[in-house]
Amino acid sequence: MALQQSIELALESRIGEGGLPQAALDEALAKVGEAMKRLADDDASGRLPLLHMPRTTDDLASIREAAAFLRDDATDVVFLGTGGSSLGGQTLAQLRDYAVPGAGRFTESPRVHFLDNLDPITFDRILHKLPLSATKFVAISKSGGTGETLMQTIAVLTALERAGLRSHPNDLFLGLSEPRRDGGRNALRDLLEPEGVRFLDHHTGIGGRYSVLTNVGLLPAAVLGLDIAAIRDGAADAYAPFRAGAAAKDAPAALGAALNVAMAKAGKGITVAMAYADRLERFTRWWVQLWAESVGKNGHGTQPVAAIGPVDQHSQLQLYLAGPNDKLFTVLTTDVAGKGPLMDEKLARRAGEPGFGGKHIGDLVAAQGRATADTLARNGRPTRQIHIEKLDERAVGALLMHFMLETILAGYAMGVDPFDQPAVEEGKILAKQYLAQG
Ligand SMILES: O=P(O)(O)OC[C@H]1O[C@](O)(CO)[C@@H](O)[C@@H]1O
Repeated sequence: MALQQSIELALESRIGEGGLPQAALDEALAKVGEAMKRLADDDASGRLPLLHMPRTTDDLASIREAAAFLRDDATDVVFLGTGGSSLGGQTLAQLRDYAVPGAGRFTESPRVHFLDNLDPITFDRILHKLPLSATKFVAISKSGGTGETLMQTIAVLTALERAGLRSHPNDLFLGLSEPRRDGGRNALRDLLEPEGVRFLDHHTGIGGRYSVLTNVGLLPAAVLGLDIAAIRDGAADAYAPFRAGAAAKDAPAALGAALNVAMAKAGKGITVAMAYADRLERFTRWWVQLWAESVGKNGHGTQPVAAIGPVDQHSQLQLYLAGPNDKLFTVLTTDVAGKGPLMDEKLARRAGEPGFGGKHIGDLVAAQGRATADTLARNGRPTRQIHIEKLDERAVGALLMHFMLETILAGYAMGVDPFDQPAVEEGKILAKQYLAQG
């Protein structure tokens, strides 16, 4: 298994007051055990197609074929879409340095862009900078009706027209959305299909924030040359204990769900994921949406916070160690010991840090991840550790599936529907009213 999880440093027996009493964990495990039965029913009945994704292979060829179309003669590939229609792809793309500080600027052609936020200045600038005739665009929206994605798409079509490329949007554009329901409306399809733009179907039974293992996440991954079958294999690894009928305490995602449920009940209203890897930064953002939209309803839920190590030690750690003890921490580390530039002995001595001599940058990062988890625990802050041996496609697939399963089970155990997000609609309707009012 590419992931190892330990909840030792979250338990009262290890860290004292502030940790989780065994009885509280047992109570949560019992609830999650019930939730696992529901999940097994979901699998058997086919109600949750996500659970079948790890074993699905018959769509991989069409994803690779679409990726080849996007790569063909392209200097840039731009993914339009937001939330679950973007963050999964971004997470996987980080394996190829997407949005990695510094390194992200040197990625090979085609450059991949995810325009998930709507900012007029960014959009203006990018449309002026992109070589439009050598750029492919992909508009992704499960519903087809998300205002941000529609505006972006209209803006791109207009820019293509201005550049004299309007007669070829079918060569430059791809859509990804649900099929029309009973011939009904799908705004994105209404916009692009008359231009001859080809569409891939969004899985109708898998919501956006759970869609990373479908074409939504795997298409950008394939454009970047990632092994998309290995991503699914990793997801299968995370799901294997469930298929084998393991007890909740022995299925890592179920144990993680129980920890979260028990901590929420104990009044820890915040859950922090701190990943010691630049290439897990978008994973933490993907998880924030997954957790927030899935469990934040009917007065339930805990606040997800994304952090990156070691950089956020220099901004957030003071609060984490000495502020209110109202958080559960998940510290994610990877095998980085022995990796990266080697510290010259002489220069290390000159810097007054002889201990750095002969060490690699990765040695310090590994020590920091360990030290942060241990320091949190010493200060009575409950901490789960997740260690990833090698950050590759299989490991990220396992990580993504682990957290989707954990979230679904926590939602079931909390008594909320982890698949809807009804509260978000209110603001969308109001924004459209304000837009109409001018
Ligand atoms: O894929 P769509 O339908 O454009 O939705 C984008 C995002 O908007 C939301 O519906 C929230 O507004 C998310 O749940 C979703 O991932």
